[in-house]
Amino acid sequence: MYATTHIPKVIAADAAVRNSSAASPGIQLVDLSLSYGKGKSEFQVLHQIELSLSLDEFICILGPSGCGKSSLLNIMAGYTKPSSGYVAIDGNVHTKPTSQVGVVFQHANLFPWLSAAGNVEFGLRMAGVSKQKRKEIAAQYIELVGLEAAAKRLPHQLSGGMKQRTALARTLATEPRIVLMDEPFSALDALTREAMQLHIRKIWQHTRRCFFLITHDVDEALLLGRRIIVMHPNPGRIVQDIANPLFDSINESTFHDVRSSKAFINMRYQLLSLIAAANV
Ligand SMILES: Nc1ncnc2c1ncn2[C@@H]1O[C@H](COP(=O)(O)OP(=O)(O)OP(=O)(O)O)[C@@H](O)[C@H]1O
Repeated sequence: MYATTHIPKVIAADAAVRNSSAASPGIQLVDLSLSYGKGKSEFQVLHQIELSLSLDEFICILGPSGCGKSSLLNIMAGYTKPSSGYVAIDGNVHTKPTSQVGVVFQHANLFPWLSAAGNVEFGLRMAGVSKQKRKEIAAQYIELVGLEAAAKRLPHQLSGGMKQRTALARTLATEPRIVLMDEPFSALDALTREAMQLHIRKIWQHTRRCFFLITHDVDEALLLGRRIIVMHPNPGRIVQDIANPLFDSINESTFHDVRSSKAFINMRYQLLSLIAAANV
């Protein structure tokens, strides 16, 4: 992570990034703080968040409810302006939603009148991609998420997991540099959730984009994150940045064994203790 102490807040960010090592590839969150409200009702939600992400990172953000995870994601998506600090992608300050950043939410929010394939094509249509080309690209991403057989179905004919896979394909089809996911599996039943966790690992291995996933679930973070960030609240801040030692050993055939291994149970205990320390 590059030095930031001398960098003034939002206003000077553009110049600072142009002149700094942030011109290197990747995503930098620099001295990000966020407050909501004004005057007496003002409260700080995020405090001096510093993160440097590579473009092929799978990073999970863990933290208790209200610690500012979604607020952080909203800043990264360009939906919320930070009170200070900035986000840079490949050295360019990022302040509003762009095709470089894709977002997948807890609910798939598919267009009900479009088929799964039609939903995947939608972003491409908005980007002006020709009909022939967008059909080709949509077919590739439908295949990547394993939905070929359901491509023509309308959203109400899809299961919860299928809807989320469609939403993921729709986001990936526009080829964002970073894919932000806000508890994408939390509305799914346990079995579907597990299938989705395995699936998303494969998709990440295939696409090698930066996946930034918010979760409440320690097991999910351990199964998915190559890197796990733990946040504490009041105000929201990063208290741990861990390289997951189990990440490389997890695949479809080891998934269940790793989950019941001593190393996994120890890591889970450490992470739960860290999160619980937020309430002490
Ligand atoms: N638009 C807003 N205006 C005012 N306060 C907000 C707004 N959005 C979020 N907050 C407050 O900011 C704090 C952080 O909320 P945020 O949703 O970012 O946390 P979170 O860690 O994602 O929570 P959860 O895990 O429960 O989804 C909370 O106290 C919340 O009430």
